[in-house]
Parts: sequence; C-alpha cells; structure tokens
Amino acid sequence: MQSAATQTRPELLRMSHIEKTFRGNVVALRDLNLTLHQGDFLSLLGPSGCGKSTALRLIAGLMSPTSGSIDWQGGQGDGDLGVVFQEPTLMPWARVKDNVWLPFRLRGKSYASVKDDVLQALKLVGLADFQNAYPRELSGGMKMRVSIARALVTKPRLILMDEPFAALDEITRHRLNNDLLALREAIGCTVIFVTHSVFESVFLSDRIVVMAARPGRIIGEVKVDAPYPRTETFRTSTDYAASAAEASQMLERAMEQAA
Ligand SMILES: Nc1ncnc2c1ncn2[C@@H]1O[C@H](COP(=O)(O)OP(=O)(O)OP(=O)(O)O)[C@@H](O)[C@H]1O
Repeated sequence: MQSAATQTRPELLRMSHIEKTFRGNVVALRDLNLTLHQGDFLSLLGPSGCGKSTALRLIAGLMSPTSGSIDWQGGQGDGDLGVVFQEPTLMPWARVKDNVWLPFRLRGKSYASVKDDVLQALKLVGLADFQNAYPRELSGGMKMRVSIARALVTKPRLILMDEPFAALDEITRHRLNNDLLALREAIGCTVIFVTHSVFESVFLSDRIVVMAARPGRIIGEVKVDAPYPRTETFRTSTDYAASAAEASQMLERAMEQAA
C-alpha cells in the first residue's frame, strides 16, 4: 500500500511486531509493523488512545516495547533524531538561541562551536532576528518555531512531531503547515507526524497511516501522490478532496472498530 516513489527510497527504520502493554494490562499497541523510508512524510492518524504517541515514544527511545523490535538502517547515531511535542517545552529563563543550542549542549558542545548551526536553524524557521529574545516575548506560533529549530539543529535523519500545531489557532496552524513543508524541502529530512486532523495529514504527508484503538494497531494506509512543493492550489484540488475522503472513511472504520 505504499507509493512507487516510497518503495524505491532507501529504508530508514523498521518496526516489527511491536507490542506495548502498560501496567494494568493496557495493551497500547498490538503487532505494529511499519517501515519508514528516507524522505517519507508519514502521518499517524487515529482516534484518541489508539497509541500514536506511544509509537512515537518507542521510536524516540523514551521507552521500550514489551516485545518486537525497532531497527535503524545503519544503526542509530548521535543526533539522528529530533522531537517536537504539542507544547513547545522551551526553557523560559533561556534566550531563543540558547534553547536551540540545547541538543548540542547536552552533547557537551560549546555555543561557540555550533553558533553557525544554531543561527542557520533559526533562519530556517524565520526567527533569526529573535535569537536574543526570551520565550515570554514570543507568540505561540513563534515558540513552536523555536521548538522546531531545536529539533532540526543537529540535522537529524528523522524528526518526530507529536501534534505540534494542535494547540494553535487555525490561521497560525495553516501558516506553520506551509512553513513546515518549505523547511522540509530545504533540509530534506524524514518526518513522522502525529495528528487528529485529516486535512492536516493530507496536506503534509505522502503517507497517512491510520490506526485504531483497543488495542492500538494499524488498519490501513492512504498514499497522497501529489508532488511537493504543495501550495494553496493543492488545498482546493480534487486530488486533495479525494485523499481527504479516503482518509476520513478509513478513520471512520477505525472508530467503528474501537466502538
Ligand atoms: N504511561 C502509561 N501508563 C499506562 N497507560 C498508558 C501510558 N501511556 C499511554 N497509556 C495508554 O495507552 C493507550 C495509548 O495511548 P497514547 O497516548 O499512545 O494514544 P494516542 O493515540 O496518542 O492518544 P491521543 O490522541 O489522545 O494523544 C491509551 O489507552 C493510554 O491510556
């Protein structure tokens, strides 16, 4: 169920027969199998509680699966992964540039040695002029941009995004969707993006993996073949409407299965 383009890209990561059971016998994920290819923009779409965040946390190595394996092609290297959460999670006492420096700082790198990378990341998210600002001086959308800059500053092979725009107003969300795609064109990274929004997933992704709950599992995949860069024309196209209808129907099935 993957597009021809996706199939020909080199594999980046493979999740095989993943099970995750929490204390109290809560089966968050059952037999989850997913292969990610370099350059994929893959959305995980599904109802609340279907295990999207759990899948992301497993990939991030924030916890281990109960069984099954997650294998990185060529092994996982330092700085291979950037993570963006729903909340920007910035350090309020630190300037924007110091927040973006954090992933390097945790690896023992001085600011001076990575200054160019920090400024480049801030430039990519349109915030070079705010490098000396504090988070309290920024809007919600700007804080999220800083969080994105922090995730991509190490030039990771994979960026995980857990509903990053869900708390933002519609106009900001719309703009950040456009900017995220432009950013991805610029740096060519692979993205896994968790969302509840069919429309957001269609606009951003080339693969939409739909999950159902109780237990969390993949029930199907919608491929969105529209080429990048995607513009406003795509948002109003029949291709967009057709992919949204396909994803909505699959999501409907996911909800029925969980009922
Ligand atoms: N640390 C935990 N301990 C116990 N149960 C957990 C834990 N984390 C998640 N769960 C349970 O695992 C299931 C999947 O949760 P998860 O947060 O991954 O779903 P989700 O699809 O991301 O939901 P949402 O869209 O609401 O964020 C849920 O039933 C949740 O209650």
